Amino acid sequence: MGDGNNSNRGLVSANAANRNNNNNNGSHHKKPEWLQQYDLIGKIGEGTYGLVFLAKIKPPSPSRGKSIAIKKFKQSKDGDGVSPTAIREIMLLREISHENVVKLVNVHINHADMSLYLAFDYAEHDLYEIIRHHRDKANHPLNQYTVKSLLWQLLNGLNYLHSNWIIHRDLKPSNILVMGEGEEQGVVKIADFGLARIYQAPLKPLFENGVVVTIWYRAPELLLGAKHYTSAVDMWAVGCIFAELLTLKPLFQGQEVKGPPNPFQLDQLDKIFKVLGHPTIEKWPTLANLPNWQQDVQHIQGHKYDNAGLYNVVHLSPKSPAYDLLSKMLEYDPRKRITAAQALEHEYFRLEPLPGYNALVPNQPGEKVINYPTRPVDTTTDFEGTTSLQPSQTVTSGNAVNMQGGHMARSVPRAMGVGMPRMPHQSMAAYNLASQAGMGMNPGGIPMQRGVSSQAHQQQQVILPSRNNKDVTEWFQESLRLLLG
Ligand SMILES: Nc1ncnc2c1ncn2[C@@H]1O[C@H](COP(=O)(O)OP(=O)(O)OP(=O)(O)O)[C@@H](O)[C@H]1O
Repeated sequence: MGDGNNSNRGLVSANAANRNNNNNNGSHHKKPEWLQQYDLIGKIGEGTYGLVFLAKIKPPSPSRGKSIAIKKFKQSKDGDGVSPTAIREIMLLREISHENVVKLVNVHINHADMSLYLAFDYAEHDLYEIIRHHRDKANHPLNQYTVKSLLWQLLNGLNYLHSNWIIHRDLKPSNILVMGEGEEQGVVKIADFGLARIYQAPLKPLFENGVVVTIWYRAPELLLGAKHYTSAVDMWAVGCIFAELLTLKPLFQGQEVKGPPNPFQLDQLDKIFKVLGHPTIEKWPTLANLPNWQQDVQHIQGHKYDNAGLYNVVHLSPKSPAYDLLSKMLEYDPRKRITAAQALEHEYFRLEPLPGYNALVPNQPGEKVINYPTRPVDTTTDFEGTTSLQPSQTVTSGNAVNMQGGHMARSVPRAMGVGMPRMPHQSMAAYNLASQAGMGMNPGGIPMQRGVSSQAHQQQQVILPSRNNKDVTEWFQESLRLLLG
């Protein structure tokens, strides 16, 4: 399948070239040299750690015209250049290579201010936007094939991460990307490893890290004050996302307590207990050891909940394989919660419709093709975050939007292609086995550990001696200088 943006490339390049010339002639800073290899299109998003931009690779690179998402990291608070968060992310990402995990294609550093830019493969869609489109625009649910394929690929990427001792810790629909037109159309890519840590790294509870993550996908053990993460926290999030794919509504939509970061989110727990019932010591023996279970006897232990029944909320028969899998992901006791490897083997994935490679093709021949919207691009913001590009320009990429009085307007949605072959379940299982058996090396040639997640969730117990963040920053900056010249 061809790249639908081919016909627009010349125009995009010309526009971007004009823009660069204009900026260079004007009062703006000189663009860093590494940026010359890209046409910067504009800003596509903003997260906790910085801004995300859309760019295209320029000739003479063999990848010319390819879309890239460049994540610019904010400076750390003490202004000492590349932040520890970025360092962790980059070290991790450089070793990761899997078809369901977003690929880091380049690392750039601005020597002037030591700011860091990571260039990832660009994905046109994410589950947040896909769900929103079905709920607010299309007014119909995702088809069963799409739900199953998205879930299978998400679990496949997660199994790879967990097998390599990586816990994502912030899985949510906007972090689960789906490729648009091209060879990988409809393929899931797990993104945003800003919060991920290698298992052996020293652990800090969420509140000590000062990190605020969306609470809707947060596992109950974390809400009750658990000090250690396990890969089971990601499986809880996958359960919440599975339910959201089925109903188009977040499953547990708690109100976050404002103020300093606080792991104890009573309203979120309340939302969970209302659907799943109250957790009990019989079913979850280590519950009694959790700090917030002990401390908040009145609210947490005292309140009686009428179990609404998960199957009612997600409209599934309690006997269906889909319900069985979902309830195993939403098991209270993290030690009993299903692992990604076990979930991939679940009966749900062996029944028709079988999961496939392109999750976005229609379920049945003749079924309506869904035009998912492309990402809006703010062409007024450049890498400095504030500098105005040419506001009147019209970027006619499939990814960009026309500027209309400074507001963003979505480009015309493109049709999803049909007819991408679906991967038969046997080949997926075979692929999966090969991947679990540790075939292949990551790009850096570093053999990675595999095959641990078919057992129970790993506890983070090994605490290795470590440099402090400042040391790591200095060491890493030095390494980057040597690496990047
Ligand atoms: N590789 C990519 N391709 C296309 N869009 C991306 C890519 N990576 C991130 N995005 C999009 O950019 C936006 C910001 O992403 P980012 O990961 O920085 O923050 P977030 O996930 O929205 O929030 P937070 O960082 O607070 O968890 C999101 O809409 C995300 O879907």
